[in-house]
Amino acid sequence: MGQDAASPGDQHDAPQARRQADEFLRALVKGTISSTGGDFLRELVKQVSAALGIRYAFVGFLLPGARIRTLAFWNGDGYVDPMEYDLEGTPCTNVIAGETCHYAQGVQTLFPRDSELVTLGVTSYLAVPLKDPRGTVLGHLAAMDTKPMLLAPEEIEVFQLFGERAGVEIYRQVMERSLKERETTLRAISEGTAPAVGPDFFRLLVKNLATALSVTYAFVSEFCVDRTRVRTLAFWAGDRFEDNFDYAIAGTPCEKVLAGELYHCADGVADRFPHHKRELEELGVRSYLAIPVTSAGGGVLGHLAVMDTKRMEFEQLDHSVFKIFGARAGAELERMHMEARLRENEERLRDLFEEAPIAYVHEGIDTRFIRANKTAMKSLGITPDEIDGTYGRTFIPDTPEAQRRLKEALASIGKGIDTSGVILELRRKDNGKPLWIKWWSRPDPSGAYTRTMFLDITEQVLMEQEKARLEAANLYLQEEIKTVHNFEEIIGTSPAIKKVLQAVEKVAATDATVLVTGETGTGKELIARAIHNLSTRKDGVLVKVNCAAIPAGLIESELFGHEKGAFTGALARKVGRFELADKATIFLDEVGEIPLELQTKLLRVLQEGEFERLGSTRTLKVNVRVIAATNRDLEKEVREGRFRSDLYYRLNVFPIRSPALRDRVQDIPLLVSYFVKKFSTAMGKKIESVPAKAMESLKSYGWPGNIRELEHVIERAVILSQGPALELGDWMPKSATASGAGPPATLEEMERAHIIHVLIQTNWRVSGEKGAARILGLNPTTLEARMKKLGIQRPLT
Ligand SMILES: Nc1ncnc2c1ncn2[C@@H]1O[C@H](COP(=O)(O)OP(=O)(O)OP(=O)(O)O)[C@@H](O)[C@H]1O
Repeated sequence: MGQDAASPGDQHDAPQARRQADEFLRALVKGTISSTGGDFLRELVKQVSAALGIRYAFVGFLLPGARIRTLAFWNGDGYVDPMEYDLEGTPCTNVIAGETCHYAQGVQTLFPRDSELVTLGVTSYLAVPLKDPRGTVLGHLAAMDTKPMLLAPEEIEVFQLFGERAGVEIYRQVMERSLKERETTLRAISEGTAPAVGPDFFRLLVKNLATALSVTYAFVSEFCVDRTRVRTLAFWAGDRFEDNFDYAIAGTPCEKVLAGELYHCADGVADRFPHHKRELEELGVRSYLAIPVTSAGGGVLGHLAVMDTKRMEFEQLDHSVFKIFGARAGAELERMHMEARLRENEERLRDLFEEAPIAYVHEGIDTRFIRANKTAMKSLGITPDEIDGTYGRTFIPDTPEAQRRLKEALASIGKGIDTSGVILELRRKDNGKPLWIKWWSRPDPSGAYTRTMFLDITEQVLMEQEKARLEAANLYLQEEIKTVHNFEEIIGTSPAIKKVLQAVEKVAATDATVLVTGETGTGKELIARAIHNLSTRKDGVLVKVNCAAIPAGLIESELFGHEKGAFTGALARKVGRFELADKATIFLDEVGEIPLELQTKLLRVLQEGEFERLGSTRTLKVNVRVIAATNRDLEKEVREGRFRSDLYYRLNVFPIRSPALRDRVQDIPLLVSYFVKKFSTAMGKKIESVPAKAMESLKSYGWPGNIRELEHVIERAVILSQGPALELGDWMPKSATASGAGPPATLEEMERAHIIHVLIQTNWRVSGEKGAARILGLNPTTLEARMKKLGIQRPLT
């Protein structure tokens, strides 16, 4: 009980007081029973005035800033409009502090600063605080009179009772209003921010929050990486957005919030944070309220804050609104982070996909390309524009082997099997060049496409093929080495051979096809080798094919090679002679023997340098110089339809005729001594001379087998010779008549050949019944004279 300026204690008549109090109570109950809310308060003040017989009664409501607003005011005649006043200096101050105050009289003296008391002519005062259920003072119920107010304690108790009742009523009204306000605020903010995401959401959030809560500043922040700073996501400054900025949180009001607590400072915030006083004052900030913005897991991500240039009561800004929007901001921030991470991941994946050194392709089930990375495009020879509309299967060439592999591979995808490193042969799109890949493919879990990955192993395969080619070349050379070769020079000084040598020199440097014709054993191969050795290809192999020596059915595979399984008996891939001779020279001996059906293929190699292996459709390209040789009359062959004319003309670009030995008799001595030396050295014999007679018979012989025959004759002679002089032995009879390989050049030659032929038949007997002279119809002396003239001598045996 407050000060009682005039305690009625001594005159207290208890039964009388009780009665009066009962009456007072009854009057109040009766007067207010049917009213609630604002009406209740109005009725109450009226009834208080009437029942106590006093002039004034009112209900005051405590406002922020220690002010009171009257909610109902009775002045004895009627109600006064609501008004506000400062508590300070008034008798209400102590009531608001929680006490019941009764000043029976002299109240103006007690509260001299309260001029209103004077204006109203108030002498006495009675008031009780009005409290909410938690005991917080919401306002007061006061009674004032212009005369002393003598009341018994019982009457004051009744007054207090109604004070409690009024407190409940006010509390209910306050709650109702704040609920309504909260709802409006919530709706305003949530409606204002609903359609937005990302940075727009934060901008709308702070703007709407500031508007709904009637504060100047609102902002939302997130931690910078090191968590000692935050960066604003949106900052509303009363009438505009400020650019986002970051700041160190140490020593700021935000520090507490970012540690995870709600922080509220109703006033004087600048003084509490001396390090930031200036900035806060510059903004005119007096009050501050903020909550942490948290993730779903509870981690602090940043904060949501409002600041005002006036005092900001806690109740005014129902912090549950704040919490809701803090949570919403947290969710949005997390969503943004997630989105950023996803984007980053996607970018990283895309980069990985795009830049990976391994080729990646996504294909539809029908092999239509969906995506392909750079490596894939490079290997396949396609550009980014070509991805769409390209089908994977079109890269596979139409060879049985490649198609079989593809079929197997595709079947495995259909079954959902992860193919592991199938090797496929493809063709590049841009230049049709072969491409070998090691291929992995698996269906995407969605089943909509397959994810294919491949390694370009073309280089490896080409290297392996080259290795195989080189191995084959080696093998060939080893075989060649086994067969004795004449790498010797071409012996001869005759005009005929000189002509040949000139031609060889002339044509060697070019890549022209050369056709060497001539009888057997005239040195056609030697000419071919000479051309090769003088050419720029001399470091490569001269690959020889004797077309007459290979069964017709095998010539194709021998020349062009064959694929695995191309025909029965061919187990592995065979590298053909043309491949072996790539960048070098091929010598097609006895080219006239090539079957007609193969001549077309040969013509194509000559013209384009292209061919296919037997059993393959893949075109191989080679750079081969062709030297062909024949002892046949190819023109005749063409005429008789056994040789294609186009091939003949193509081969006959540069013909060289290898002269028959009998057409260069003057070379015989040179050749003889060359062979004598060669064989005697080889046999460890010392043969120093060739008797003139022997030489004469060699010179007079027709040499149907040409130099090869001469070589054999000399070899045999060297074997037979006992002493230092070459002994020819008995060689003529068998071959003297065999000079029909080509027509003798002169009559003299023919005469000599014929005489020798007959002499061999008569075993060199000239005269007599069985003598040669008789057969020839000549006188023996005439014959002897002719023989001497023609240099015919009986060979030594
Ligand atoms: N001018 C020459 N000088 C030295 N030796 C030669 C000469 N011409 C050919 N020979 C030798 O004669 C032999 C036969 O020569 P080659 O094999 O070149 O003849 P060819 O015309 O190719 O025979 P064919 O038509 O039977 O294949 C070889 O041992 C070769 O060394």
